[in-house]
Amino acid sequence: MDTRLISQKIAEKLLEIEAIKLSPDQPFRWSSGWQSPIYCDNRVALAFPAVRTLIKAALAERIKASFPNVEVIAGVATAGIAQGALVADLLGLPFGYVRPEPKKHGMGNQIEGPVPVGKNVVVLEDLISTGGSSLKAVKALTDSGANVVGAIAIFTYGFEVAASAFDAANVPLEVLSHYQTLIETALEKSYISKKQVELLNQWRLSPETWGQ
Ligand SMILES: O=P(O)(O)OC[C@H]1O[C@H](OP(=O)(O)OP(=O)(O)O)[C@H](O)[C@@H]1O
Ligand SMILES: O=C(O)c1cc(=O)[nH]c(=O)[nH]1
Repeated sequence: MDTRLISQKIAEKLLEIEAIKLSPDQPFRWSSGWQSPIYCDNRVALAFPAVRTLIKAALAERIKASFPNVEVIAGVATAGIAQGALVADLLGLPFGYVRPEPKKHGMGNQIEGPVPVGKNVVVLEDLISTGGSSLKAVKALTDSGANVVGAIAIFTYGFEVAASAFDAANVPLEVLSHYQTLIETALEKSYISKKQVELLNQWRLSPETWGQ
């Protein structure tokens, strides 16, 4: 399936399983601290075997095409753990995951699983907003001696700040579905109204200050 069709198909499925939430009156607080009228909860996909399989297969196919020298999949905790493990299993590759910070007890690990020193690693994340979480995982891996060849996510909001951050870190990013496709699909299939699209357009003009 070509990348545009995949983007549409995944947007359609995320809408169908109600992974996309709109709440302009009580905005969501994102990991970055930004307030947002929209939330994309890819974690919900795990509860739907057909959607989970579609995402897993699309991620695996894109990884093979874009990062053919991959040796290890590293999921970004927590939402990237289950998806990453499913993909690694399909590709027959080792899997580990990266916490936002080292664990405060036990082994004190930030990277769980054997540290992939000298290995070609693809970082797998469920979603990119600012890209901060993924790039933190990239840094932890790189600092530990891994060779991060790229990152992949199910969905991106397509913010310039994320694109610049991945460029600056010299990490190629692949994403299956995009905010723009999601909004077009949602409007076309009447999940959202034109008025809601206007509100979302307003939000996108300045997402870092919206709602303050
Ligand atoms: O691109 P960013 O601005 O970093 O935002 C995206 C991150 O935010 C969410 O995780 P969250 O921090 O909510 O944690 P979770 O995965 O443990 O649910 C999401 O799963 C990404 O990891
Ligand atoms: O940036 C975030 O924290 C975030 C946004 C979003 O839409 N979904 C999510 O899981 N996290």
